[in-house]
Order: sequence, then structure tokens, then C-alpha cells
Amino acid sequence: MSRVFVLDHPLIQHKLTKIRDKNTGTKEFRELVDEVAMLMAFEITRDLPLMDVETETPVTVAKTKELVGKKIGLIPILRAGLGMVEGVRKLIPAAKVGHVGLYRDPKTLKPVEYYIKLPSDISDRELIVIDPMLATGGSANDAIHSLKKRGAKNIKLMCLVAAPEGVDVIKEDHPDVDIYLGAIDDGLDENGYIIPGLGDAGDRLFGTK
Ligand SMILES: O=P(O)(O)OC[C@H]1O[C@H](OP(=O)(O)OP(=O)(O)O)[C@H](O)[C@@H]1O
Ligand SMILES: O=c1cc[nH]c(=O)[nH]1
Ligand SMILES: [Mg+2]
Repeated sequence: MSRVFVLDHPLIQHKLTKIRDKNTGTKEFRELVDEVAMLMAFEITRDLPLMDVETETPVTVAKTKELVGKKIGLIPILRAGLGMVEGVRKLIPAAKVGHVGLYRDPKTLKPVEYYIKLPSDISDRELIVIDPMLATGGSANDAIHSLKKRGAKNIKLMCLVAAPEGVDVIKEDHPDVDIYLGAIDDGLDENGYIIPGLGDAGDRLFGTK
């Protein structure tokens, strides 16, 4: 059963409010999404394993902790996922990055895959799928299926804003995938947009509307 975490850190929630605001322009929107992604990564990596090490300080030897060299892969879903990936990379600079290109057909709301390029060793990596929006869930669901088909075994999903419908789809199809969110909103409108949501994340990030 997927675990669903709504990351309620005050900085995440405050910045998310500004991201939602229709008066926030492209530059500030992009900066805020980057910052929130970094803060979310801080929470998502909370369970990374540590090992005991000894380090010589200028004074003496300290018994301390170091990350066990865990291999991580970040998988932004194009385009909007690009707005979050650099924020996460600031905290996990050694992570490899794979890209899944999907757009949602505006009529059917079904995802269409147009690109995929992944690190060769995804089956050995803990993967974090990144997309600001989880609406019907079709895009994230497809991306996760694509990754599993290519050998991925260990996947987390990270989104800024989700609709309950999208969360249910991932829980149903991928009970092994834990979901990390900034918020779960009320639902979807007739065009599949999240209510109240933040509008079209890709358009707001890249100024295409
Ligand atoms: O859960 P779903 O109903 O599938 O909707 C969510 C998807 O829609 C948006 O992408 P969009 O199709 O707008 O592509 P873009 O990122 O290129 O703008 C968003 O970034 C998600 O990938
Ligand atoms: O609300 C939504 C739904 C899908 N994609 C977006 O960018 N926003
Ligand atoms: Mg879009």
C-alpha cells in the first residue's frame, strides 16, 4: 500500500501559497518551485541510510555518520518536472537524471509519451519521479509503468499539488510507490485541471501562455 505524505513544513506551505497566486509571474514562479522542490527533497531523503564512521577533526577522532552510498535517480516528467529537478539536485548532486517526455492530450486527457532517456542502471537506483501536478494521475502512472517495464524496482513519486483522483490511481496501480506531496486539493474541473490548483504548471514555468 502506497504511503502518502503531505509535507506540511511551514516553508513549503508558505511558498506553495505564493506559487498558487495568479499574480505570481514566471520569474518568481520558477524560483519558488525550485525552492519548494529543494525543501521537499529534504523531507523525502529523511530515510536515507547512514553508517558509522570515524573522522579526524583538528582536535581528535569523532565517531560520526555518513550516508551509505545509495544510488539515486531523478526522473522529471517533461516539461513541468524540469522546474523541480534542479532544486532536488542541489541536495542530491550525485543523482543521475533520466527524462520521460509526456503530454496530456487536451481532449482525451490521456498521456502521450514522446521521449524517454534513462540512466542505464535504473534497476539499481532509488528513483524519484518528479512532476508538479498529479491531476487524473494518467501521466505519472504512465511514467511509472514505463520505468518498471525497463527494470525499475524502487520508485517514489514527488508532486507539488495533487487531486484525490490522481492519488487513488497511483495507489491502485502502484501500491509499492510512496507519494510525497505539497498538498491534496479538492478535485478536478471539466478540463482535468486541479481545483483550486495553480493552473497549468508548464505554461507558468516557461511563460508559454
Ligand atoms: O495527472 P494528469 O491528468 O496526467 O495531469 C498532469 C500532467 O499534466 C501536466 O503536463 P502537460 O500535459 O501540461 O505537459 P507539460 O508539462 O509539457 O506542460 C503536468 O505537468 C503533468 O505531467
Ligand atoms: O491542474 C493541472 C492539471 C494538469 N496539468 C497542470 O499543469 N495543471
Ligand atoms: Mg502543461
